[in-house]
Amino acid sequence: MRELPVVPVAPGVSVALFNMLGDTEVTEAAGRELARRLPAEIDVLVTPEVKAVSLAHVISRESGKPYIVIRKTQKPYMVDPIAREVVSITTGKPQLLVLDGFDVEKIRGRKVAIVDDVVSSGGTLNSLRQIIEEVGGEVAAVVAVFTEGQERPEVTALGHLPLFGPEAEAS
Ligand SMILES: Nc1ncnc2[nH]cnc12
Repeated sequence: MRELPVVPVAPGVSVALFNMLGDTEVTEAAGRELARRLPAEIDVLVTPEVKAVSLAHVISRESGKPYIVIRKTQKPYMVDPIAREVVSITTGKPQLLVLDGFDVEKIRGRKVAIVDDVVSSGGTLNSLRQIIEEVGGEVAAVVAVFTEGQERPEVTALGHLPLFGPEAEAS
């Protein structure tokens, strides 16, 4: 059991903050369950840094499928990186998603599962999808611990979180 604190992330919007980082028990339990639900046809997992990386690690270990991390900053050692801007609900600021060109061949022509902790506005998901499709991968599944706000039937999730309105901000 975990209590999720309700925290404001934007004017008039609060979220029940789910942070798996450092929570071995939740990461392991969620990863095992999502690995069980992963379609057999999936070749490779793709996850954005940073909160979902340990989750992708567990799903990878359980399923035997490799995972690729999409970074939030471009690194000097990256070869021909592919980048997209995204506005995240939790930061409210534009941020980058960057695929190292070194990883392109692991995605091209493959069936990809996107792994994330929470799928909320769908901004990160859309940008990840664009990057994966640009390099010739097919997004065949999206797995997350939670969906949030609107219903997302295309996402395999273990639960759903509400978004909170202005009345939650004062508490
Ligand atoms: N409730 C939430 N907890 C953690 N990260 C999030 N990103 C979007 N919604 C979130």
